[in-house]
Amino acid sequence: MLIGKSALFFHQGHYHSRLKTLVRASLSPHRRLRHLTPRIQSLALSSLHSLAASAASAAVVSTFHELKKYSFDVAVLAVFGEVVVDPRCKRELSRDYGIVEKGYNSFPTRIPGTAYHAAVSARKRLGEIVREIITRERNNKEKKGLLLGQLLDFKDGEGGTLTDEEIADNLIGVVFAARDTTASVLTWVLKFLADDRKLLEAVKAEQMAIYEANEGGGECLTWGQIRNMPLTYRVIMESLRMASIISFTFREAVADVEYKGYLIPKGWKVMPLFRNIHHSPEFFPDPQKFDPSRFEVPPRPNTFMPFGNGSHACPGNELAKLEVLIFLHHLLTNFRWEVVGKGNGVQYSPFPVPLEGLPARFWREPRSSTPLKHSCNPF
Ligand code: HEM
Repeated sequence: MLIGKSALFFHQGHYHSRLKTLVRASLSPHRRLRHLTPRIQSLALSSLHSLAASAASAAVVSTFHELKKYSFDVAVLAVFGEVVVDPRCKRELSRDYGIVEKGYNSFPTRIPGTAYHAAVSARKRLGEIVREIITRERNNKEKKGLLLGQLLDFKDGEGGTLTDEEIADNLIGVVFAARDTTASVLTWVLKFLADDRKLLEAVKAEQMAIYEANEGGGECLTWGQIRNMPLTYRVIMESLRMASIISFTFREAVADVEYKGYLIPKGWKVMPLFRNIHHSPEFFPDPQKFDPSRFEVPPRPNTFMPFGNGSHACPGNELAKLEVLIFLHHLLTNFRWEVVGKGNGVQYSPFPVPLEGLPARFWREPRSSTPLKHSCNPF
């Protein structure tokens, strides 16, 4: 009801694989994402500017709440493209996503005044906004390779196309899958870095070397630089393991399976618990310790699955890592943050995030007197 019954998550077989091919193609790193990096950098910078602006008046913000705005903007950019969603439309989409999200884990009753009832109405409005965009873009020849364009242009072997409802459910679903997940991981990265000053300094040194090579931030990050941040990348991997934000998934045995002497009969539901695998001392010694160096060697196959595995594995994993790397570069080279309070405890909303979304203050590094660029074009 709240995502849309035609969204690919809920399907298998032919329909799922057709859609998955389109979603994957629209998010492929070399063909698509590298062209989005200048815009993602601009979004990271403007998000940091607004965060730091609030710190100027000593405001404490919920890190998760603020980062959700960034991950939402990036998702809208990757799915719809830049020109398609004007600022007013984006504000409406963001507001309605927020309401859907609140009702997503609430008791499903249609009684007016409940979170679920509000979420159903917000989902209806989201559908109307997205269908308007679809109608407008159908005849636009400049659709490029973004997901919206891919879905609109889709034709199967017999010339069949996707209905507006199928397109809308998938667009809405992909943005939904992208927003809180990425913001949650980024929030954990900031927490783990704040907890370990030595590591923070080492990651900062890696980013400062790139910053200096780019003439003190005068040049924008290049694709090659983003793909070569080994320590920062390992910190992200270790944060994904520690937080295991998608801690499990659902599957169904499609045939009788025998596993370690147990029979899982066909049709039984199976819940692989990613977090238990990620926290098993057999695969990750001293699993409660935050130690990015464990990723200096690749983990054993099927022991590290923050983005799932198999036919339903996450098609957005490269985008998620890219936007986190870009954000961290600009944060570490031009800004500082300070966690307010102990920063301990976990809250499920429904993904695990540090308690109260990690209250923190952000401010601009005093040494950076030059105005920061708001736009980037490294090509
Ligand atoms: C750090 C951020 C992210 C994490 C940890 C994450 C994790 C996951 C996981 C574990 C699954 C598989 C669920 C299952 O097997 O049942 C999944 C599926 C999915 N994710 Fe992500 N994801 C992230 C970001 C994104 C982004 C940025 C996008 C899109 C732009 C995205 C789009 C999707 C979609 C469409 C699926 C469904 C795939 C299918 O059913 O075939 N995700 N994600």
